[in-house]
Amino acid sequence: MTSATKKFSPYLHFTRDEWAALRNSTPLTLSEAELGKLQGINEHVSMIEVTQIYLPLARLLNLYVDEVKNLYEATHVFLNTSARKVPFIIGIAGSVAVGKSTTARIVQALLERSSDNLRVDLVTTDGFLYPNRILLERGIMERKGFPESYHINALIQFLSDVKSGKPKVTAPVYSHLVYDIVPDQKIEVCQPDVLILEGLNVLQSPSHSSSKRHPQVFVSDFFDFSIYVDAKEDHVRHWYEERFQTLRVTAFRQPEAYFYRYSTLTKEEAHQVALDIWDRINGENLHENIAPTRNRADLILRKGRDHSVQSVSLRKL
Ligand SMILES: Nc1ncnc2c1ncn2[C@@H]1O[C@H](COP(=O)(O)OP(=O)(O)O)[C@@H](O)[C@H]1O
Ligand SMILES: CC(C)(COP(=O)(O)O)[C@@H](O)C(=O)NCCC(=O)O
Repeated sequence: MTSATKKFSPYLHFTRDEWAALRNSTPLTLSEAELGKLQGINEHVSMIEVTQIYLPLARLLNLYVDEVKNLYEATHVFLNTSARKVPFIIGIAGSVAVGKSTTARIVQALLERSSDNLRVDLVTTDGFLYPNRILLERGIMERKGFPESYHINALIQFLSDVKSGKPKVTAPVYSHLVYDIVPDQKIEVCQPDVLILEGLNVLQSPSHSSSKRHPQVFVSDFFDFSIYVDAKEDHVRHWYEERFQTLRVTAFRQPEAYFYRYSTLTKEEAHQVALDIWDRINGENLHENIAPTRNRADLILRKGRDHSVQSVSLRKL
């Protein structure tokens, strides 16, 4: 990045080492039990990564949670009204297979262990995909993850209910195993301190979307903080294939799996199928709808080939 580009960038840029140093000002340590819990999230996540990248991030988020709460209370003092408990909402965006859900679960675990003992709920936007029946009816079964595949008004209603301090709000549930919405199953969100909403398209606005069906309110309007998980497409495509190969010999073998037929593929056949799905669906969605939203995020984590974060950008206030 040239010095002129840096000067006018809306972001502060940190190398990995500069970012890691930001936690030095506040000593943060993890107990053995907490380390165990984090390893349970994803056995491949290294503890060096948690310490150097995610602990500074959790510290930043803790500070923001406190400040937003103070601001909210100040508004109620001004209005002479009583404040309801309203969750701080964090949006996590990025490509399929870039590591959104791993990032979300690490952030959740670290915030929960913070000195404030925060209660942190996690919701993924796949619950707001239309059921396969509707996707089939509309001829968009091959467009899962594209803007038109989501019941966006239901998602906005959900966020609006959460942000208005409703005591109990529910979200629908998607199963990757059956590749469809699970009827009658719901996640309950009961006024947590923090809600993390993770999904491909959470930062989309009309100018970023290929869809012509736009609501007037955007998902990101409800965020107090947003994170975009970024990596070169070559890496993400490779991670997508790696995950597909793992699923081929694990989850896809279950008879109820929608993709049971993939469990009988050879490794080489699976390689071709995964890359074909990537190129036709997830790669196209990344180019058209997801990558263009990157610069709307408050924080961008850039990951290298081995999943380690190489640099971080934080939006200047
Ligand atoms: N920080 C990380 N360290 C090691 N592996 C990771 C990390 N984040 C994600 N992965 C791996 O990359 C793949 C995609 O991650 P996942 O969190 O499921 O992505 P997404 O939710 O964006 O689809 C998974 O196989 C996961 O185990
Ligand atoms: C379910 C998804 C659309 C992700 O949804 P999200 O949680 O980001 O809203 C995606 O993982 C997916 O299944 N895409 C369809 C193509 C594929 O099978 O990879």
